[in-house]
Amino acid sequence: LSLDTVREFLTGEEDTIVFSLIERARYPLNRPAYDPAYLGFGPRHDASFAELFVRESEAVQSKVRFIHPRPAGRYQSLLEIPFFAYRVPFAMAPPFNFTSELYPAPAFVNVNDAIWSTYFNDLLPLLAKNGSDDGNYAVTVDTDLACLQVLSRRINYGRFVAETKFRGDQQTYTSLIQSKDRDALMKLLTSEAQEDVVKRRVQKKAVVFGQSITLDGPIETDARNSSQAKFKVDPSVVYKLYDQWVIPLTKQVEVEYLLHRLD
Ligand SMILES: C=C(O[C@@H]1C=C(C(=O)O)C=C[C@H]1O)C(=O)O
Repeated sequence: LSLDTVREFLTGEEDTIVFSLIERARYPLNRPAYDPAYLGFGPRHDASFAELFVRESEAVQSKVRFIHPRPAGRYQSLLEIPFFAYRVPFAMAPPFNFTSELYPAPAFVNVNDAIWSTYFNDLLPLLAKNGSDDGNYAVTVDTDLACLQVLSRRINYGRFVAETKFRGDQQTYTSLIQSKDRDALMKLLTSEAQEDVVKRRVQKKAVVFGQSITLDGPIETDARNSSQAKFKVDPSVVYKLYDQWVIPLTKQVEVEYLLHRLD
């Protein structure tokens, strides 16, 4: 682990995030998929179609270990943390590739609950075409699952970022951890210059990846043709996603991890 390899990983995740958002943006909002009342199994049934879909998908993805002699379930990897851990019996067992990269006590620190509510309440309304419903709920929610999984992986990777930064300056971090000084920890792990690079780069990726391609090349945004000229996902929404949610939540993971780094 070095700051360079950590940043390289986060840069790669940007591509997956932008492509996942582009996929979700192809579908209408399909609101009933997110409304627990839609399934209508009675008053005690309070899960939406989307929640059931994610829960069952995670259960299947964790089960690969049962059909292969070597453990290979999705959550054997420390990079992957399920949203519904209680449905994933082996998630918290020592993973296949449990290495010394993370300190054991805070190895499973995560903000999946916050990612879940932010995604559905804040991001999805900005992303999906409003007002229509094509009934294609499984296909639509499958693209939500892809967004949720990569956002979770990127944001909870803050554990690895924090471990790297801790090792880089053990003395200063140790004294701030001992005095439980959240604000000072937050300040120390923040690099505003780096955040600025990240935000401007993802916005640019949304511009480049979100163009329509023809045999003559990409159709560019063009004032003469403004009704047609648009990107598959709004670059300013991607900037905002990182500015308001992805980076702050990553740093929240970093602080939580550090607070338990000496346990
Ligand atoms: C990930 C890092 O740590 C912090 C979090 C960042 C992020 O989530 O992109 C960027 C800069 C830092 O404030 C880093 O320094 O690269």
